[in-house]
Amino acid sequence: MPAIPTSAARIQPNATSPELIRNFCIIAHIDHGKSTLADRMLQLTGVVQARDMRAQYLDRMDIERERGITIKSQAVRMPWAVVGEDGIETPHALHMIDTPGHVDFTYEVSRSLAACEGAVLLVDAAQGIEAQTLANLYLAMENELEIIPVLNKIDLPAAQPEKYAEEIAHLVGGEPEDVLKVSGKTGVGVEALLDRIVERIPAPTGDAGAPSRAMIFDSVYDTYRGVVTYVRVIDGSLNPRERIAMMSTGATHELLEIGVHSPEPTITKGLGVGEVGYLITGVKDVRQSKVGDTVTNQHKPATEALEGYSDPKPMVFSGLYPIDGSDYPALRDALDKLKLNDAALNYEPETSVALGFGFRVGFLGLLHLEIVRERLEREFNLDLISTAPNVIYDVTLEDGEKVKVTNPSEFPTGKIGEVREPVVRATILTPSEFVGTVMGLTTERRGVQIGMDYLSEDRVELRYTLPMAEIVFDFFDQLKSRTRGYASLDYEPSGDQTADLVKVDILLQGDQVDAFSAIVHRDKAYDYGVLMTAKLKEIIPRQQFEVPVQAAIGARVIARETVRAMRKDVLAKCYGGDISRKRKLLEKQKEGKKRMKNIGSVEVPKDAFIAALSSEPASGKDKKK
Ligand SMILES: Nc1nc2c(ncn2[C@@H]2O[C@H](COP(=O)(O)OP(=O)(O)OP(=O)(O)O)[C@@H](O)[C@H]2O)c(=O)[nH]1
Repeated sequence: MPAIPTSAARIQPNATSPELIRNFCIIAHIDHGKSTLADRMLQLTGVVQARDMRAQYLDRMDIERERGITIKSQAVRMPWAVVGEDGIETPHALHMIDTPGHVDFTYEVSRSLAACEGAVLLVDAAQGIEAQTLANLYLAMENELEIIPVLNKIDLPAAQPEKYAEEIAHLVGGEPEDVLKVSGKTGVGVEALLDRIVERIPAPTGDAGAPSRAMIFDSVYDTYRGVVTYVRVIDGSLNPRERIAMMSTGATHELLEIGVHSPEPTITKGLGVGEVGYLITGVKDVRQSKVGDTVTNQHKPATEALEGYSDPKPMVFSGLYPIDGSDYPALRDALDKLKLNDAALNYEPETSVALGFGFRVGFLGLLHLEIVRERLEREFNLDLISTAPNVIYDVTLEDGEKVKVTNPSEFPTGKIGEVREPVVRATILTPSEFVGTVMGLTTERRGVQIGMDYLSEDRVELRYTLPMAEIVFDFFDQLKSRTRGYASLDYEPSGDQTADLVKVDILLQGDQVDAFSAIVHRDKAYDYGVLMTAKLKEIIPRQQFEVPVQAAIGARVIARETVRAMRKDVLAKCYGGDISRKRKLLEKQKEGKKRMKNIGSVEVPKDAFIAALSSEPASGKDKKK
């Protein structure tokens, strides 16, 4: 994260009156160009000078910039003056909240939406509507936002603005001519879009005289400034040096700094109704500044808190272990710090025979997992290993006892009555020529089709229920490669279902290696066993004795490989010579091997486990999205 000055550079005048404020976000399918458009807006409104401009200005995390994706939402204030019919310029303050586009981060999108009155629905003019365009649009509609449909990338030769304007108009209502056409890259049409935002998006409303209430929609830990809390003021105002209270916990703090990002932090004399800005209270723990909480004045508190957001639920679990065991406390501290920034991150300590001390961490999805891991490694200098990810299972034993399983090692060994697995409702948009391909893939992944609609004559929307375990891993990759990149996917959790699942254990010389146990569908257990044993056979160094590598369901072995014993060449120094001496040496070696076999378990260097876990897991399901 780049250094941010501890105190902001400029002081802005007091709160802007609500009629002159517009709060909006940009929603789009991934890669349709949100960040690029945001960059152009920053430039056109003059808050970032051309010479200071860098691509994806708002994406502060290195990972975001490298991968070209937005993870954390950012709120930024931009001035924009519109000229009325009378020729008079009226300056407005636009607050733009950038939102992430990846399905893992839908949760962050919905929080951002709740802080806005309107949304720019951005669609790539060469791609048309995609699965997340729909998902985000529905979220915006649920939040009753004013939608401004916009086609982006009209500079591309492959752009088909007329065709897609019709598709969008059909979807959001209105006429195709109403769909604005812009290029975030060249800047064409962006001024008209800023004007349209002022014209169409309603100004925020709230009671300026009421006790203050502000919604926390994000909370970020900054090494230099402590916790920076992003708020949207609903009623009243927040002012420097006043004492504030968090309504859910009752905790009180002094407001040390209050301001807006424009896009660098800029101190203001306060925040009034409808304004979006940041607060600094000196707290060091984001949990004291909880997203969804309401901030009020300690001495003149509001009586009713604003409706908060529900906590995000982790969907995918994985064990994270430091490669160097002595880094365990550092890993714990690093997770604590990341948690400050990432409400969706959950973790608790766990130990593994193979990997030592570590944490079982819950994530929103695989991309979230990768990003957290990468941040831990990069920002905190940790070398980590993660175990194969799994979802949560609800297991009911025959005696009625219920167990929640987030780790294969917790899978009960007793008589199991029922196992329930989480399912998702998936929406796949594909050109019609790939419908058969998509159906093939979803069938392999135990999907059940629940609907199919033609959006236009060559684009189809398919809806499925799919086990989450089948979708969170390489489903997206498969979908993309089998449809030559044309299909798009969005999904949301949709309850659970019973499933015939079993735990497959991996045994080395009869001893279970916990890090490799997996919960898989019974039909796929054999494949998992064969792949995993074959892989371990390659990785485990030869020992003085033979090592069986087995995959087993309970006591039943379903696959086996053998790591052959090292055969020390005891005859190396016996050139020619006496045959009986050679035989004697070989006999002696045989005795030695027998003894070794009897000694304890196999010595496997940790590196081998690490290699086995970090290369593509045997299920082949650990690919990136
Ligand atoms: N030709 C052209 N390319 C564009 C335009 N806008 C964006 N791009 C390109 O499209 C790609 C994706 O743009 P981003 O702005 O990173 O997309 P995004 O929607 O912010 O992506 P996420 O933050 O990951 O959701 C980049 O390679 C951009 O350079 C445009 O108007 N014209």
